[in-house]
Amino acid sequence: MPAQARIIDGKAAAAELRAGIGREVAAIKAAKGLVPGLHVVLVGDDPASRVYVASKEKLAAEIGMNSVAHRLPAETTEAELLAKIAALNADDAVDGILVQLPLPKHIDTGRIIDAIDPAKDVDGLHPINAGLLAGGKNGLVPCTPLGCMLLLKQTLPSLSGLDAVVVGRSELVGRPVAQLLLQADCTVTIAHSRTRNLAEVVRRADIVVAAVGRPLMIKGDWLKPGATVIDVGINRMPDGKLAGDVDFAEAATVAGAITPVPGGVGPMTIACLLRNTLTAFHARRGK
Ligand SMILES: NC(=O)C1=CN([C@@H]2O[C@H](COP(=O)(O)OP(=O)(O)OC[C@H]3O[C@@H](n4cnc5c(N)ncnc54)[C@H](OP(=O)(O)O)[C@@H]3O)[C@@H](O)[C@H]2O)C=CC1
Ligand SMILES: Nc1nc(=O)c2c([nH]1)NC[C@@H]1CN(c3ccc(C(=O)N[C@@H](CCC(=O)O)C(=O)O)cc3)C=[N+]21
Repeated sequence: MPAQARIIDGKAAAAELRAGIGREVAAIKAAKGLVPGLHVVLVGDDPASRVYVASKEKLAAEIGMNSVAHRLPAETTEAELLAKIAALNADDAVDGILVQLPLPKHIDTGRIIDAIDPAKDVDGLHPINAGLLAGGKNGLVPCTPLGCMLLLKQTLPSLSGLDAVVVGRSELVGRPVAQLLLQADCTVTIAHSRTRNLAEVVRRADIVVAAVGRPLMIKGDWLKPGATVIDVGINRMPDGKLAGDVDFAEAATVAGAITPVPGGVGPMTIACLLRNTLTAFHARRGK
């Protein structure tokens, strides 16, 4: 029998994180009579996005947050969406604003993100927050990268000095997770579609973070034995099941620890969104 990696249980870690946030929300309510508010804006009817938004709404409500989904039609203009964001920026009861991506093609995503009050940007995508992160002075940190780091910290005794390879360089995942690994004193390599000899690069890593969007791309023999593997990829397979960017069956025989898909990074992303909403609440009106 080949060695089996330890499975990193993101579902359990996320439930624990949410329970702690729930206790804090209850304490705030009791002490101040205030309820942190998370507002998610969904434009159009992408079925995957609809599922995520419903899940965010349900989990936020479960821990006692005020959670509001703003569902706008696919024909919403950029000006209308900017007006919606301006209204949420101006509303003191709104602590967190998340605009679900991707947006319809006629809307310029950058202009929308730029319009969100950085203090309410619970996705951590505004240039102010991205810039703070790049400078090592964190504002609001993107949820998925935050979730990856929490899973790594619960898995490894120390990250300092470890070789980390991030596959993917998106603004939402790859870049910010690389910044956080650097802050944790890893030696960080960021690989992408132009990287040569990707398998060899990945084989050097003590920590692999896969954020590509290509099902089962990273094979078992690409991994250093004992490596810790964080699989961010969420890919819908023809049979309807979800698969990560890592070939889990192969990787589990080589890795020391690995996140499953589903049940790994995904649930942590939503828990970290709730955590960021609480962070934004404290910074804005928790004093
Ligand atoms: N679990 C969660 O909570 C979340 C999961 N996801 C999932 O994570 C995955 C990545 O998402 P996201 O970062 O937004 O995706 P993007 O499509 O924005 O970025 C993908 C990155 O992968 C790189 N890439 C593409 N093909 C290859 C290749 N053959 N070899 C090496 N690198 C490659 C691209 O390189 P280049 O820059 O050169 O084009 C790019 O940097 C998706 O499956 C997505 O669904 C996303 C957000 C949250
Ligand atoms: N502005 C913005 N911010 C995001 O953070 C954002 C976004 N837009 N657009 C889409 C991606 C994707 N994303 C996921 C969140 C949770 C799960 C999740 O909970 N997944 C479960 C499975 C869910 C299922 O079964 O379908 C799991 O992995 O166990 C997945 C994916 C956030 N994203």
